[in-house]
Amino acid sequence: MIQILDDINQANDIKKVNQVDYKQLAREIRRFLVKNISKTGGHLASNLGTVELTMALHLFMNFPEDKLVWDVGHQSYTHKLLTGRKNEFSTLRTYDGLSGFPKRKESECDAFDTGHSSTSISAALGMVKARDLSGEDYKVAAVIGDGALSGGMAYEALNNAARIQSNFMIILNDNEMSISENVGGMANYLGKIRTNSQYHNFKKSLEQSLNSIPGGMGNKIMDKLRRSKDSMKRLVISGMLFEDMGITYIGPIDGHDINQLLMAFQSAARVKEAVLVHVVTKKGKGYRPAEENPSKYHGVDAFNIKTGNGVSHKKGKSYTEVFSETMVELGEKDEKIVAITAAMPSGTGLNNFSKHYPNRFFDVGIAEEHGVTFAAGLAVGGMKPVVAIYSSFLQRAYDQIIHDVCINSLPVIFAIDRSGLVGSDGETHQGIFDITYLSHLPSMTLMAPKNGNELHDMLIYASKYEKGPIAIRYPRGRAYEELEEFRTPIEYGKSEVIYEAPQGIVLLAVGSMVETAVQVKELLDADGKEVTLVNMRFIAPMDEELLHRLAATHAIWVTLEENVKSGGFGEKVAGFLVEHNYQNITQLIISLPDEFIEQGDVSILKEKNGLDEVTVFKKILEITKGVRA
Ligand SMILES: Cc1ncc(C[n+]2csc(CCOP(=O)(O)OP(=O)(O)O)c2C)c(N)n1
Ligand SMILES: CC(=O)[C@@H](O)[C@H](O)COP(=O)(O)O
Ligand SMILES: [Mg+2]
Repeated sequence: MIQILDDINQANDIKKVNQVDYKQLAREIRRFLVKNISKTGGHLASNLGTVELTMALHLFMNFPEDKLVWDVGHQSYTHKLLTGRKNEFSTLRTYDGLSGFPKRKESECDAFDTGHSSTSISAALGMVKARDLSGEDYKVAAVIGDGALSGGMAYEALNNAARIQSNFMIILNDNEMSISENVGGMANYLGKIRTNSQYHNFKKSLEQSLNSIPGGMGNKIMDKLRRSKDSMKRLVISGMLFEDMGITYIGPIDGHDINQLLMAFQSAARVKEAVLVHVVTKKGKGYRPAEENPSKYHGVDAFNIKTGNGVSHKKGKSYTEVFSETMVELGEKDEKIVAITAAMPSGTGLNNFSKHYPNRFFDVGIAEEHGVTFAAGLAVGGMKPVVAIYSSFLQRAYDQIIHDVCINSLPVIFAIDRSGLVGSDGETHQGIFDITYLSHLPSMTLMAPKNGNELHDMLIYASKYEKGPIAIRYPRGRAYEELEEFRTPIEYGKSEVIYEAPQGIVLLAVGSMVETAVQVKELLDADGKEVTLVNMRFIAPMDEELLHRLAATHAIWVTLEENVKSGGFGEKVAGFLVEHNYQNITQLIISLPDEFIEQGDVSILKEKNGLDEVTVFKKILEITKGVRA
């Protein structure tokens, strides 16, 4: 069989492909994606759904001159394939390998780095303005999914885009899915447009009749209709919500028909304003398991192509599973408990809660800012809201946390999953700033569990705490199962001393770093050092009483956290030592550097950034030289 994909080695090579071969190329791309992602893992379903859409965009646009912005960016694999990165797919999402998201440093064909949702229209609109101000004429397009269109920024951008008077293409890739089912009013509205078949038939026959008028008259009539203000327009044009805002709507278009897509793009390019092309695609297209269960195949680890099953063996319970089970328990005990997710019911583990207590579960869409303020309102109304949001996605709700939750001193519980290093999603998804952005907020309590049991106990504790907001940060993946014998009741602001030596080195560890600290202690023990190990439990407020006590006995303090250094736990402890004039104490801060941390296996990233037990041990030995511990 002829491999057309073999001849695609750099940007714009697709333009050499014969039109009759488009379908074959789409098949080859899908086969390539399934084969590679089955080995590396990655965002399978979204990429399978956008093969023809990406091909059509590459036939229509020129790279790198034209600017294409992918929302979230998890669907950009075909774009990578068509821009000379085919041979790097075996390294997808690994350390130093091909990123799973667009990256400007990876290719000049990637116009904008993404990873978080709903930014594409704003960024692309900025590029449109820059183009116009510089007197240039390249094309600019944003591709945004129906899920990403539930995010507030997308509406802010549409509102702004409605005023422009030059061409700006917004491609709405509507596959009726976010990671889970897409929810909310806009999803309903898009559904109505998609299913209004009577209207589509009428529109199609009208367009055909107009097209048959010679001399381009039909186009002119269609344009007139589009611009008319009377009710005739409502009969002919769908997407009136966009049209009424001042954004031209074209669609719905079959997103798997390249010719239809090309015709739509050509029409869109003639419009001298923002134009939204509504494209309908099937998430997971071409791989049956993914078509049948797009949610499961949204993001996958390596899997067996024949069975669709994952190939790696599950290693114990994850923190997410502990959270998920505890939420069901809490929901049963207390009917004031309500749960909020921003489009991540399965990722956060709240899908369990949603099945047990559907009336007390809220998926607000990809709307973290709204989700937090909505929780504040629920708390004012006497509910006990648990907001489950990944650490890096919660970054965008910083002001809502301050203005709506903290200043109002409301008892909102934040369950912050994916805190610390997450691995293969890389820079945009590492949860390495939350200690920094939460621990200094007045009225905010911040905790981190050492193991699964402690996460359970912290959630129960938080559900009874009524004085203000309380956040619990916990990492992606397997919950630490050791230290089960240490299960003293949670007491506000109190740490847990796991081993206490009369003097020497003290390891003050936060959350996931307790596991590392245990390993470091073993190495130090073997080296004959005296070591105290503290599970901090509370980052804010810190257990100052304990710190004062330890200051009297321990000369070397080592703080360990999976957060950047600036504004982190180590700096808080350093501030404590300075404030109380403990000049004889030497402190070593083990934290991540103040940098964006790239993708890769978490154990590799820990090693590269000095968070592994051997490096920590060596650093401690280094500072103990010359210090009487
Ligand atoms: C701010 C933010 N919140 C949550 C996510 C997690 N997330 C990644 S993709 C996705 C669904 C996006 O749906 P859609 O835009 O329709 O794309 P599709 O996966 O259907 O192709 C979500 C919720 C994110 N990337 N950014
Ligand atoms: C693209 C995106 O933001 C999500 O799909 C993310 O990759 C999910 O991460 P987890 O695998 O940690 O749930
Ligand atoms: Mg979608």
